[in-house]
Amino acid sequence: MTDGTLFRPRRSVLYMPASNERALEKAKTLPCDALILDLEDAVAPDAKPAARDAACAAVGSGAYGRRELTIRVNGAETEWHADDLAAACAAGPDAIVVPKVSSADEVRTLVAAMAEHGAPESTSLWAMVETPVAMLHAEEIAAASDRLTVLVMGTNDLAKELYAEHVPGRQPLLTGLSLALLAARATGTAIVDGVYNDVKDTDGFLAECRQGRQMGFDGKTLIHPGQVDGANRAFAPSPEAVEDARGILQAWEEGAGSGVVTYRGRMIENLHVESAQRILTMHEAITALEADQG
Ligand SMILES: CC(C)(COP(=O)(O)OP(=O)(O)OC[C@H]1O[C@@H](n2cnc3c(N)ncnc32)[C@H](O)[C@@H]1OP(=O)(O)O)[C@@H](O)C(=O)NCCC(=O)NCCSC(=O)C[C@H](O)C(=O)O
Ligand SMILES: [Mg+2]
Repeated sequence: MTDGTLFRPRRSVLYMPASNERALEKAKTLPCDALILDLEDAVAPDAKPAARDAACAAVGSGAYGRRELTIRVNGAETEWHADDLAAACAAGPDAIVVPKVSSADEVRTLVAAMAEHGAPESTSLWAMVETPVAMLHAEEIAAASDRLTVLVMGTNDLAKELYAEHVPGRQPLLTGLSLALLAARATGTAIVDGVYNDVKDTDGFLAECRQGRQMGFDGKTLIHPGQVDGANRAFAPSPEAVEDARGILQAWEEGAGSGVVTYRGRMIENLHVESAQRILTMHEAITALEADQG
């Protein structure tokens, strides 16, 4: 038996401008695993103070049920950052998302500021990695603090900084995506993929979800409610994968003591058993989360 409570699904992580009242309301009913209440790119400069208040009120409302609730503050180089961070720490969301983190020192500074502002221990730091410098320092960023629990890919900013084009298959971004993934897995940090900008292009979106899942991402950041179901399906183990995992564990138990068994004609060693256990842990955590649709 595996323990699904140790695994937090982050298949679908939906951004919304914290200035958008309808979106804040709608999010209470959406089956996404996590929400990012945005104060950064999606909010116009003159709307930022009101968006900050709305995000903090949303966190305090307790109206978002099982969804992991986070606030994305403006970047450290901006005039809004200090006020955003202080307000977010006081509100105590599940995490504070910080854009354009490019070094381990920045992570340590943010963690110290969170402690100074009295952020509850339950509030983690999610670092957005979205610059060439961040890709080249991804491992030290991810390892800089235990409070940093998730790396968030910022593929729009990364493409902009690289002078790259958005193309199907994302070939120009693959080196950066892979470096960030290596850093996440090497340090035991979760990692979610970047957004797909064309909210009307379902086929393109689903193809990018499949690519992200195949590469190893835990989930995808989203910008529209219409993207939630596709991401939830893509980043969950399929029924076939769950059945296969159960079969592998059973074959392993039946062959107790031998270092290698076969299942459906395939060689099964300890490493396959660990992967099967991981799939079942994910499946149980998702089942538990979906049973609690609040
Ligand atoms: C992209 C949008 C501007 C489209 O908005 P709209 O035209 O209003 O969409 P719809 O009419 O289809 O909306 C239908 C209903 O759904 C609600 N809605 C829309 N989007 C969201 C959302 N993100 N979360 C929750 N609810 C949402 C609408 O209010 C409608 O509700 P109702 O009328 O009651 O039925 C819009 O989707 C949007 O603003 N998306 C989020 C944009 C955003 O947050 N961008 C910043 C994050 S992405 C980023 O920064 C990337 C990163 O940094 C990088 O570098 O890559
Ligand atoms: Mg960005």
